[in-house]
Amino acid sequence: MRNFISLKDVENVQELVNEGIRQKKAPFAEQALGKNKTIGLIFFNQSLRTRLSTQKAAENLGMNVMIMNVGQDSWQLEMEDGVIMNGDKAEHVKEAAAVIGSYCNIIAVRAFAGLQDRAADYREIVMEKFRQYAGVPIVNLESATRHPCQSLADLITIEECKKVERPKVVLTWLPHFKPLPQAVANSFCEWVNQTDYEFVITHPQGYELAPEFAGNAPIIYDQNEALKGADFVYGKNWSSYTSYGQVLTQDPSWMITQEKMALTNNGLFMHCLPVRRNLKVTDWVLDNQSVVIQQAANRQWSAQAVLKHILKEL
Ligand SMILES: NCCC[C@H](NC(=O)CCC(=O)O)C(=O)O
Ligand SMILES: NC(=O)OP(=O)(O)O
Repeated sequence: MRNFISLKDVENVQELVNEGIRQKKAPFAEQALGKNKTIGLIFFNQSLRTRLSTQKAAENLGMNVMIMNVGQDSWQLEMEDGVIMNGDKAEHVKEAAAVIGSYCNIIAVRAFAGLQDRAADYREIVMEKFRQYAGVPIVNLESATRHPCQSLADLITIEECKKVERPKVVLTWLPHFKPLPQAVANSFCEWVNQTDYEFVITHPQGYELAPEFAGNAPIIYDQNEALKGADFVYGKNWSSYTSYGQVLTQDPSWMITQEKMALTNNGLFMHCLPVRRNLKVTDWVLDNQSVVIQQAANRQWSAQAVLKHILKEL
């Protein structure tokens, strides 16, 4: 594997899931693979899990790790070509990516959607500029439209927890007062659509995801109906794709509660975290019927599977 920017970079999803499960059983088995190799973790946005789990995964594989928060530790970066750089951005990504690439064997980048300009966000400008100018493999740590490291950890978690061969997985929109990106939901759809799970999406009208991500998964606008018989309830808030970046409703009746989980097949609640308790999901659900900590723990093994595949081809 050269890059891990989207699912398109992955030859075999099931093999990557299996690799993650193997890494979990023997985390230090391949320390020689990353010896004298350096990864740069470049953050345009905040993080807890992604930052720590990717560092841990790289160190387990014997790599050296450098971390930089763009705009706080470094200069702010200009992404547009041909502009007169007389504003607050002192450095162009052309130089920055090439320079970081000269210090690193792999660069991993987090850059969320701006949620102002849909066409710009869905062109994945930051990932594409790094891919173009860095000269080394790029790993996506959550971009404008995708979060593949998260989706891989989610599939590992479902494989570990499923009680039936073909579980029913429901992606449900949750209420939030802030406009959040579609990346986690998009990516989850994209990855689950590669499996043979029964997959259903539920959200209020106006929250339809981009068709290239939702695929052929049925959309059920009645959340209670969608939750019936679910083995996994994957909760996430996202802002509208069609009315781009807008919060169209904060309807609290979409929060996941004990009563809603009672509609499921003793289902497990999943969320990528961070999660706001009693806004998106109640304390009871998180404390009694969720696998959010296991999911976050599996971020180590999803990152380790990805880095191993890239290191093997350096
Ligand atoms: N990486 C996991 C999710 C990151 C981000 N969530 C957030 O920004 C939540 C912030 C808040 O709740 O204030 C998102 O939805 O894409
Ligand atoms: N799930 C996830 O990516 O968490 P962080 O935003 O804390 O990295």
